[in-house]
Amino acid sequence: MDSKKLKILFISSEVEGFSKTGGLADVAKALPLELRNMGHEVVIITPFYRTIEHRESAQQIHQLHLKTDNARPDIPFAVQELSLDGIKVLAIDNAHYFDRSGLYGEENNAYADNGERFAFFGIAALLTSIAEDFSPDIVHCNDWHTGLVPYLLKARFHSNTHFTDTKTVLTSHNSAYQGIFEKSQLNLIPEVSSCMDDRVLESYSYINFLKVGVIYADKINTVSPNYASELLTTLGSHGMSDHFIERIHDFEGILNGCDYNDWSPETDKLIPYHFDSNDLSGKEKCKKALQQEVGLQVNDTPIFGMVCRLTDQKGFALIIPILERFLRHNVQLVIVGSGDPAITGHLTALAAHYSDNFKFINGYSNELSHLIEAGSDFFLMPSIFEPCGLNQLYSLAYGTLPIVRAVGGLKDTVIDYDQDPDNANGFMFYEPSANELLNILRRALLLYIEHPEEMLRLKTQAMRSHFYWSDSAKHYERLYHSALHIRPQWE
Ligand SMILES: Nc1ncnc2c1ncn2[C@@H]1O[C@H](COP(=O)(O)OP(=O)(O)O[C@H]2O[C@H](CO)[C@@H](O)[C@H](O)[C@H]2O)[C@@H](O)[C@H]1O
Repeated sequence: MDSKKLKILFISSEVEGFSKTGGLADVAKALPLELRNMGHEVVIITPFYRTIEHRESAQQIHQLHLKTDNARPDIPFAVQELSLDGIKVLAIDNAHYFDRSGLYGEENNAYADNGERFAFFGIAALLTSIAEDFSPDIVHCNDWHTGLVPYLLKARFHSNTHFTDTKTVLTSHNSAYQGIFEKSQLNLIPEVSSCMDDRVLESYSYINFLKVGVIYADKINTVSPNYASELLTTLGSHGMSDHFIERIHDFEGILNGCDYNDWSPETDKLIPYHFDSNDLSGKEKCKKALQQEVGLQVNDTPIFGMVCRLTDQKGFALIIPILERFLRHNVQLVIVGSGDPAITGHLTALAAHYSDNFKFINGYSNELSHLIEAGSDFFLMPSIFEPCGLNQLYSLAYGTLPIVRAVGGLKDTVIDYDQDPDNANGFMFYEPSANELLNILRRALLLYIEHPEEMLRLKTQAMRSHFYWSDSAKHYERLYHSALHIRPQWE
């Protein structure tokens, strides 16, 4: 048994508690904490965005710079130290790149220089590791933002003794976002562009950050086994299947977990009443609190909730066509989300028309997302694709039955009532069709109206399905060890 504790440099463009636009942030907090609890030494590197939380407590610990060509001045950056429950968080501080109102863009328009920004971030993260004298066993990269890092380690730092024994793991949380930019953006970061070769640059005028990561990382994973198998198909891979197939022996799916420190109805500080699977009376009170909070009538009407980034991925092309027919039933619906202006426009118009039973909150609210998870009867996630999905896991924890499409990680975590009533914890449909969605919403509604005792059994069962981060972290540990060709300690 090998009990080697690893030094892990975890690089992520979002970390819950500091910056967040979606599920990447949740993982970049929960996984490092779990790895640390297993005894590994973890350092997180992330950008020092203008909106980063706890900015005031940051300590500047390094002042570094990237070399450029002779024509332009070097690019300076500072490293700010923060802490995530005792884990060192090193935030890369360069005002030109990160002192902006958005993380990746404003008003749903991506910043034009995102390629340059995240090429800078990748190399700055590695230089920070050197300045910090933290010589990692594993550099764990996340999503396209860090896709160049595995290549940079091989091409730019191969003879640097700091990284002699370092291996890389790349986690793709969403392979639809690939980071495709004009190659010319890299020219502004000569420390990156000077070590690019033809295999990376190909013959096109664009560079695909995620693809570079998939080609050069020592091990690759995505966030559920089912999405991993989808990424090996033409239909489910967002055009990336050839590259995942090429790496099939180094590629796997590791299911995300649910961070029960933040998402437990027994202890959640953001909900007004607590409850557990033996006594759901607190959930009934949370439902009333939710209705009151969003301005719905306080009564026993079944309430459907949804919290997400407003993107096509989340299934709005299925929801919007049937929303009016659905809202004519005796139901209440709350959606909180922000993003695509076309989706925002549709939801705003429908919410104005059906103001009695549909509330759309256009924005981002952590507090409301917790109240929706706690107070809803059902949670809607009819995604077109879903690498893992976290909200269905949060829903299960709060006894809120997820209604999902059978894709990606949703299929790995939800058991449909019709298919397997004994073990069911939610509802699942298959075809990406609006009518299929309406059918399943009606099935859920029928159960609520006609079989309250079954509803209660299902809610209780949902609350007893657990997805522990400690289990996921053991899989990551095994992946790290396989990257290092070391036998995992628990075998
Ligand atoms: N308006 C809003 N207000 C408050 N909170 C909001 C919000 N919009 C989103 N959130 C929060 O952001 C997170 C979203 O996580 P998801 O995993 O469901 O989706 P996302 O597509 O962002 O993540 C990607 O990465 C994760 C992590 O690997 C994968 O699970 C997923 O499938 C993949 O698409 C949840 O914590 C949710 O509560």
